[in-house]
Amino acid sequence: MTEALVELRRVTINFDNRPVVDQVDLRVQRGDIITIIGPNGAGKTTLIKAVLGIQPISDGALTMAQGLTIGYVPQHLTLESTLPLSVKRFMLLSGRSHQECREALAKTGVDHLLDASVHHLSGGEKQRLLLARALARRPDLLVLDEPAQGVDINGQAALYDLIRNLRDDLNCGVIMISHDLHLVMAATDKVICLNQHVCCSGYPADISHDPAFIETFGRPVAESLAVYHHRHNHSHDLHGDVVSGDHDDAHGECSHAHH
Ligand SMILES: Nc1ncnc2c1ncn2[C@@H]1O[C@H](COP(=O)(O)OP(=O)(O)OP(=O)(O)O)[C@@H](O)[C@H]1O
Repeated sequence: MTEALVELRRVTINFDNRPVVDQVDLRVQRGDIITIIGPNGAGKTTLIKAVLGIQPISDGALTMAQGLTIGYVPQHLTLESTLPLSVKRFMLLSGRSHQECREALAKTGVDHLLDASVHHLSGGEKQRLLLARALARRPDLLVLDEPAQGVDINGQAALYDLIRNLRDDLNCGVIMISHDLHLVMAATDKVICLNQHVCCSGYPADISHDPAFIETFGRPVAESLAVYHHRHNHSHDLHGDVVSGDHDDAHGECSHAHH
């Protein structure tokens, strides 16, 4: 089996003797794009912090590949607004060379903003800048905490495309948190639905039918997500079991509604 970049085995993290992350298994390899979804307070950020090595674990085991370089993209860029700071200066603060910084900015499509003030960037430009800073480290693993926050819907789709391209380019692994279920379902490889423990995990097409997913997010959400994966020739009942055998149409798309 390919070596894991990071592997968690039955990891538990307690706060005040309460498990916030409960016996979670997770394995990220090169080429993976894994998205963690789950309700507020489900333990997503805590889990990501454990992967980053900044959150001690209470139980279980966490192993990282030797010499692993992680690029981290936080939710927001928080900077002292009175401090004048250009994009170039911000990038150079990462300690990488001018050339590496320029290349990283070009990869995320914001190299034309080199001399702009970081305070004047739009939400989408800021996210691309943060991504560029993470890339400048040439990471083996990219960790993103809600990368599409504050980005409009077209910008979000473009950002997910970019993340996929960067994964191909760098041959890195990607693990991210997202609240945008529609985008996740349309654009991610593998999803982990977390609610302290792993409720369900797998490919988007499969987990939107998983009873644990339906219980966590509700039937209307699950139904609205099924629209992205109309390649089934069957329906599921409440328990996720197959209940009918409708046939595909000429395009291989399904010919029924999901209930
Ligand atoms: N350092 C801490 N000490 C005590 N409790 C904490 C600490 N950090 C997080 N928690 C609690 O752990 C739980 C999970 O928090 P976490 O931030 O991991 O959730 P999340 O899934 O990322 O939520 P959201 O979607 O709202 O960002 C919450 O109840 C939170 O209050």
